[in-house]
Amino acid sequence: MAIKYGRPIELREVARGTGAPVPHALDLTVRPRRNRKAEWARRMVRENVLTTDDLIWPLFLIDGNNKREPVASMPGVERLSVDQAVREAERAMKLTIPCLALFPYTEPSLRDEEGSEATNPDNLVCQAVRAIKKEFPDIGVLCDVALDPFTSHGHDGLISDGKILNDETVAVLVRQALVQAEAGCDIIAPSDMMDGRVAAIREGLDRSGLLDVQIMAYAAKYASAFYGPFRDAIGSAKTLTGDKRTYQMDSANTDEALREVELDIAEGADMVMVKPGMPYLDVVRRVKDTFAMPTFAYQVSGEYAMIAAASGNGWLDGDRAMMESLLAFKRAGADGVLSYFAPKAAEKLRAQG
Ligand SMILES: NCc1[nH]cc(CCC(=O)O)c1CC(=O)O
Ligand SMILES: [Mg+2]
Repeated sequence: MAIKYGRPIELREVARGTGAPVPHALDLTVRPRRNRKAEWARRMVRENVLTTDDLIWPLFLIDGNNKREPVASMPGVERLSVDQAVREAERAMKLTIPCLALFPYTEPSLRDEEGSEATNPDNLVCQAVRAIKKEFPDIGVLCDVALDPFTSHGHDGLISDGKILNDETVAVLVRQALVQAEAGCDIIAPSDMMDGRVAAIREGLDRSGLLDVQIMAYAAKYASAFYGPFRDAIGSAKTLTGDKRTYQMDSANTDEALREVELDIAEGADMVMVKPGMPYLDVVRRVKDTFAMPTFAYQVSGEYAMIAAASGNGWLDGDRAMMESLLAFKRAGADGVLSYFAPKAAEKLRAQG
C-alpha cells in the first residue's frame, strides 16, 4: 500500500453504498476535505491556536516628553517617550499582552566606544522600566542586554584592534543587566551572543539577591539582514561598522544552534529564543523538540517591514498575513513570539472573542 497513515484505499468497479451513484463521482473512501467543510468543523480539528498570551510587544524608547516619532522603515511603529511607553503599557494590560520588551534610541551625544550609557542606572531603559512597573506592576517587562544601542560603533561589545572582545564585554553586560534588574526589570534578555554571558549574568543577579529575575537568552541568534529596520529605529544603522558575523551565528547552521541553546540552559537560562523568526522556524522546532524548554521566537523588524510594506502597497492582505505569520510560530513549537504586530494582533484576537 502506498499510503502510510489511515485506511487503505480500495478501488472498486462501482460506487459504494446503496444510494444512487453520483455521476462522475470518484470512489473515494477518504476525503480530507470533509473536515474543512465549515468553520465549525475547521475549529473542531484545529491543532494550534494563537492567543494574546503568546505575544511579547517590543517598544522603542526616546528621550523627551509626550513624544512619538515614526520609524520610517517600520510603518505603524513609533519611538516613544517614557510617558507614552507607559500609555502603551496600559494598552497592553487591557489587551492581556503579558510582557513588553524595551529598546532605547540613545542620543548620539551619549554614545561612546565603551557604551558606558548602558550601565547608567538612570538611562532611558531604566527610567521606562521604573515608570511602567510603578503604574502597572502586573505587566512583565523584558530588557535587552547588549551594547549596540549605546556604542558609537554600533557593535554589541567592546572593540580592540577591530576585534570584539568577549570576556571584557561580558563584565560590562553583567553591570548592564544589574542596573536594569535593580530598576525592576522582570526578564533579562541577553542578545549580544558573547560566550559565557548567561552564567555571568545569573551569578551577578544571584549575588545581588535578584533571585526571581528571569533570563531569556537570545540563544540562537543569527547574523541577519532582517535586523535592518531595527538598527534604523535605535539609530545604529548609520554608525555600524562592518557586520556582526564574529559573534552572531551563520545562517547556514542548525546543529550549532542546538549547542548554543544547550550551553545557555546549562548556564541558567530560564527561557530560550531563536532569532530571526520566520526564516528560522526549522530551528525553533528542533530547539523545542530537543530541550522542551520555554522557547520563544523573535519576529524581527525586517519580517515586520516586509509584511507592512507589501500590505501598504496593496499586495498582501496585511491582517491575514500577520495572523498567519504569528500562527506559524505556534505550529513550529514556539511558546510565544516577540512581535511588533503584538497590539494589532491582540486587538484582532480580542475582537474574535
Ligand atoms: N543586539 C541588539 C538587538 N536586539 C534585537 C535586535 C534586532 C531586533 C529586530 O530586528 O527587530 C538587535 C539587532 C542586532 O543584533 O543588530
Ligand atoms: Mg552562546
